[in-house]
Amino acid sequence: MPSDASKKKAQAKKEAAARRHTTGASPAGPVQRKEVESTVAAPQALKVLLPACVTPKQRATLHEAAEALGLSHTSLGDQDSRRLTLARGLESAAEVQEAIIPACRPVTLDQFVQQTGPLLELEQAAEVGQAREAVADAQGLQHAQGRGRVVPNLRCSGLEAGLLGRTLMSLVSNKGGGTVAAQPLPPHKLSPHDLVEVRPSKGPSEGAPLASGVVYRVRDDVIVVALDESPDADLDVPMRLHKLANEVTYNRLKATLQTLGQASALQDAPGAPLTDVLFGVRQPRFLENPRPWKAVNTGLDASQCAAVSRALTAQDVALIHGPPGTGKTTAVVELTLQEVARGSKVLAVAASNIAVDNLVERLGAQLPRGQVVRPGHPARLHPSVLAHSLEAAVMRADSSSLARDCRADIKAANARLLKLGRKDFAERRALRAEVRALAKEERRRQQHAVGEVLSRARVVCATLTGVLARDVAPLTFDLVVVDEAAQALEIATWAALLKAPRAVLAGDHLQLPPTIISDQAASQGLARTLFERVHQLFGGAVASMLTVQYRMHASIMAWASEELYGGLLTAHPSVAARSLQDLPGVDPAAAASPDYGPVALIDTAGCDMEEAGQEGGDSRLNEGEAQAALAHAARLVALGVPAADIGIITPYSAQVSLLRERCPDGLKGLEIATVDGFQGREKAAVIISAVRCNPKGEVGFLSDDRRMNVAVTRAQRHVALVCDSETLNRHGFLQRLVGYFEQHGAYLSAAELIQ
Ligand SMILES: Nc1ncnc2c1ncn2[C@@H]1O[C@H](COP(=O)(O)OP(=O)(O)OP(=O)(O)O)[C@@H](O)[C@H]1O
Repeated sequence: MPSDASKKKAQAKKEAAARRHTTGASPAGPVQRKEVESTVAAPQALKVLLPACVTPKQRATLHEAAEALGLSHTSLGDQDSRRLTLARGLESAAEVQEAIIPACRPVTLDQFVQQTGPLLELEQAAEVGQAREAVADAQGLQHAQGRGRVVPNLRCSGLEAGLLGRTLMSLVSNKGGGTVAAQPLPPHKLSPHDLVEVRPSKGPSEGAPLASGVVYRVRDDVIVVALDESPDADLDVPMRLHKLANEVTYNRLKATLQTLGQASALQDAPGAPLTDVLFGVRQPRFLENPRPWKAVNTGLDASQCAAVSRALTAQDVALIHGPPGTGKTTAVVELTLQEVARGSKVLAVAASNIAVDNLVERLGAQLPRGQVVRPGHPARLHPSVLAHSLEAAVMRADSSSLARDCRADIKAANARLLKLGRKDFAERRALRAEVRALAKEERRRQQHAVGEVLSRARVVCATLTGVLARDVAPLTFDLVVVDEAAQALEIATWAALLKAPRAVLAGDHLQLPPTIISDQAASQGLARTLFERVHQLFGGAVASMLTVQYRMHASIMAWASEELYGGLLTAHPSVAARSLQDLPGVDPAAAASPDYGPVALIDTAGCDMEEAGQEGGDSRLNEGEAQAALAHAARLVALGVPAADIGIITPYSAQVSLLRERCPDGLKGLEIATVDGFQGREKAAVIISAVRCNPKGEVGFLSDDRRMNVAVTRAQRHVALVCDSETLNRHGFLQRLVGYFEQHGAYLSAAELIQ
């Protein structure tokens, strides 16, 4: 007989799955006021007949709204006879309609525009506030260092030319006055593509910096910055790096909001018809007689083929819902190739530069040179895709060689100018005029080359806000494909969507949404993505779910599948039984121990490993747990697993810093990151450090199931959860997670590891 506890668990699981999994629901449309109104019965004991198209998530919203109003609410029946019965304290049916129905009515375009403006302002203010902290005073500077926005005590270890003519500056730790080689950098939150300023360590935080540019590469011991201009100041001094707020992005988002809010501006946008569908005014349409197609990638699985087929027939919008490792990008690439073969011009976008480069790399391998073009600052591009960059393509173009002729003439004219005496007024004036005319002609020819390259391209790949850059802004497309759509602000997604009448969004709303700095903006809806909203609005009517995953051992996958994806995932046979034992160099006999099986729980309960608050910051850390996580990593390395194949991930940035500080030389190559920073990545072995351990059972943002979903599903062969089971067991979702690890893997006490 199942125990009460396990019955409760099973029930809770079912409810969670029903709340989250809507893909299998019958084709759902927006809940329309008329449909619901007409079925409202008598007051006092109201029965609302819900249309079959109402998704489980929408039903959950109705229940939440009723709860908030203090009404009792029961739902009975199923499919098209599902009734919501509301009782107690009702004055009239009209009151119920007014109170309840808006909760499930789709947001309108006007509402979206009105709500988003202030939220963007809040977010920008929060980011600028963080950047300003650094310039306020010494304490502010220290706080900014604590937040990782300022990296102190660096020195320039080299300047080199690269990246299509830019200067690359390498900055390393100046600890010990530069006498010690390869020191790890202090903890920071700088990553490639951030805008930065280089300042002398002792100088003010305002006024002209030594240099400014874009972070090009970040390693444990070096940050490389692509400078805007070659520095003329003395670089032989200790320096610090400041991360700047990126105003350009906000301006672009605001411009998009303005277009969406002005009927006259919107009507000129090719994507205008999409607004009706995506704000629930019109149902999405699909071609009834799809054209046959032959996959370029013959290894696509059935769910990928179905998703591509559906997207090819979408006349407005389709979603590709790709749980971890299910080949979302593989499907996006196939769809793009099919569309190009049909003559479409495609805009392929993603929220992050890394994801865009991934698309460029895969599409570039399939399409002839020049057909895939990637605009954007070369420092933001992966070296492997530089050949597809707009700058490189422009340099190859014919009009560019004409522009280069102008440049040579300008140089020659300038040289003549220098040789002229002071008194040769007339000749000097004439030469200056010649230089101006030549510069104008050079710009015209360069613009022409840019236009030529972009009009010849069949696929333009850019970041969401990159599509508003000067060169790309005037272009229009037949289709926009958005990868990582569940990690993008809705307004950023619209920047791209307005450029074509059809859109396909690929993502997974059950993994982490975009990072929002302002808690207020996040809680008021800025973190809600278009992907999630459309999934909720139309469910299976527009969404195709990919169901075969190619990353994890079946036991690692099974928890996420049951907990979040309605049990629909299967592990491809090539990965279903992958284990550490199969890795070259690993001792198979030792690795046969259950400690190194697909899942393991390392429990700190009873080990006196309480969490602590970060000094000068608001993050959390746990010394004992860090020690246990590193000890387990050392055991894996001793087994023969290369350190580079192991990742320790944790929700808290202070724990990341602590782990990096404590990481011994023997674990060089081991990656330590936040869960959020590791989304999209994978490792053979992953160790999760949960950090929270307190008598009150507070779990903070561990309770976000999407974060734990990302954490667990990064692992291919082995995942170890290091946590205090007592703290986590106070929270239903985390209790089920701990229970799963306990039931399906080895159980170790942290004390065993750090004796
Ligand atoms: N049909 C397939 N057959 C074999 N391998 C596949 C197939 N589809 C995807 N893969 C492999 O699965 C891995 C993940 O694919 P891809 O990068 O397309 O997934 P994703 O869903 O975008 O990933 P993520 O979960 O990181 O967002 C890749 O190594 C890819 O080669």
